[in-house]
Parts: sequence; C-alpha cells; structure tokens
Amino acid sequence: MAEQYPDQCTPLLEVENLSVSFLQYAGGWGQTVLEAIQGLQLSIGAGEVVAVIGASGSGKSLLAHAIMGILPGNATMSGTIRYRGEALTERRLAALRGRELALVPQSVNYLDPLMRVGDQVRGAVPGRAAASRLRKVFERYQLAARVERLFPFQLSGGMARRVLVSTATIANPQLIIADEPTPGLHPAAVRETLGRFRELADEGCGVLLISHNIESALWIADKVAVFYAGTIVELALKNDFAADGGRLRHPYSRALWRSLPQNDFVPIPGSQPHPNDRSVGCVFAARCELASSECRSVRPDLRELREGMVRCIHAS
Ligand SMILES: Nc1ncnc2c1ncn2[C@@H]1O[C@H](COP(=O)(O)OP(=O)(O)OP(=O)(O)O)[C@@H](O)[C@H]1O
Ligand code: NI
Repeated sequence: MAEQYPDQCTPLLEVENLSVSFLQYAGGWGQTVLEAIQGLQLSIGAGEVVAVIGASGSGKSLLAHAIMGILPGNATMSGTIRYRGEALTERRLAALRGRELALVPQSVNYLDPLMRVGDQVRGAVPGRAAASRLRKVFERYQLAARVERLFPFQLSGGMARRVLVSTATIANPQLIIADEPTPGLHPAAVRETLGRFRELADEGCGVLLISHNIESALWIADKVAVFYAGTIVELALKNDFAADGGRLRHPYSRALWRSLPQNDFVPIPGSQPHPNDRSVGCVFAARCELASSECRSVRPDLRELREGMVRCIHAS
C-alpha cells in the first residue's frame, strides 16, 4: 500500500548535504578517511526524470545506494534524505524498498544466482497478483514465459538487464533509482526501457536515471545533475545540452558535452582527482581553463543560476 502524503508540492525525494566517506587502513596503525561524496544536494519531484551523469568513480552509484540504504558496511553517511517530506529511516526503508522505492542495480551480479528468475522478479508482490503482474512485466520487456524457470547463469547479458528492470518495476514503484539500466542492450531495447521510465514518470513516478550515455539520458530527462569528484557541479535543464553547450553553467559540463563524438569529440585533458586528493578549492580547478587562484583555494558553493544550479564562481 502506498504511503499517504497530503502535500502534493513537496518533492518525492530530497537529498540535502549528503556526504559518504570510507575509513581506510593506511598501513601500521594509520587510518585515513576517504570522502567519496561531499555536500550533495538533489531533489526529484513526482513526474520528473532526473538524469545523473559524470565521470566513472564520481559517486553516482554511492548516491543510489545511500538513497536505498544499502551502502557498504565500511561507509559512513551524513546529511538528510527525505522521501515524501519525511526522513528515510531504516525502518521506513525496510517497508518501502522493493515496493514504493525500487532500484535497478548497475550490476547483474545483484541477481541471486541460486534463485529462479520468476521468484526474484515476483519479489515483494503478494501471492494472488504476482502471476498476472509477472506475465505483464515479462511481456513488456520481451521475456519469454520460460525465462521464469531459469537461473541467472542461464540468461544472456541483455536478458539479465531486462530481468533487473522487471524486478524493479513489477510492484508499481513511486520512485525508481535506475543505475545504468541499459548497457549491453541493443538500441531498440534501450529506447523501449528508457521510454518505459518516461511513461512511469508521466504517470506520476519520480525517476533518478544514472547513465554514462548522455545522449540517451537526454531523451527522457527533465533535469540533469552533472557529477564530478563526489559532488554535483551543475544541475541543468535538458535543453541546456544543445549546440555548443553555451547554455551550460559549469566548465566541466561544457567539456563533457563537447567531448561527445557527435559534438567536437575533444577529450578533457587530465583526470578526476582521487577521493584522497580533494583537500581545498574547486574539484575541477586542476583541469579548468578558467581557474583562478581563488578557485584553487576556496571550494565554491552550489548556487542557483538560470533555473539551474552551479558550483563555480565564474559562471554567469
Ligand atoms: N566499498 C568501498 N570502499 C572504499 N571506497 C569506495 C567503496 N565503494 C566506492 N568507493 C569509492 O567511491 C567512489 C565512487 O564510487 P561509485 O561507485 O559511486 O562511482 P560511480 O560514479 O558510480 O562510477 P561508475 O560510473 O564507474 O559506475 C569510488 O571512486 C571509490 O573511490
Ligand atoms: Ni556506478
């Protein structure tokens, strides 16, 4: 049963000042704290698709796992995550996860190798409804009825992906966190899967879509959060990703846009700083052609700019 919430204006999900760090042993008695995500802020409204793009290792999956309450045991989290205006406590998460709140995990390894596909997909759906829901969701994702009896090792990569999406969507979720849901799918299946997320959003669901493929994410996104080195450097509107990227607010977003094959195909020189190496200043300063001495010494705040947000003092 969906939780009742009276105020339609409150975003479905609000993430405020989220940080995730890991305690690491640095030889001998030494320990270091590795800040993988810092000061992250994001909200998703009902009916909205928010895409999350950015470099590998920038913290996108950690955000997904923090929301779902499945961070690894060595992680420490601070900040607030609210769902329908109330903090997502462990207790609430336990009731919502796999029902109102669904994750399409990045790796097919999340499938239980010892459980038949049908049992996994049915998951949280109660007895009577399960069989007909399973049939519908299999039809939608073009999975033959016989797949129900298979074990994960018997699935092709593309089938396993479609099983993950089926598992996440069978229980009519209100908020879907999809972490790279389409790699290895052929283009028609990518369109079909993303189109289904758009449909769910149009029916009132909130969708957080993590993707390496900016172009396909833009088919369905309303907003785009650009991740870099554990933080959001820009929150853009879908239409800001156009032409030469002149409407984008952050130098990294523009560089990322221009690096696409269909644009200038110019790689960004340098590499993203490691979580150990993010002491002061702007996280992008070392690679930024606009960087001034202030950028190297003071971490810019995320501020509002032209219906979006940016973490750069030079943006106007
Ligand atoms: N269990 C862990 N222990 C220590 N550090 C971790 C752990 N999990 C993640 N990290 C750190 O957090 C960073 C962010 O990881 P995350 O998986 O969120 O990146 P990502 O943006 O999803 O990358 P990709 O696009 O490759 O999936 C990693 O670079 C890594 O340094
Ligand atoms: Ni990831």
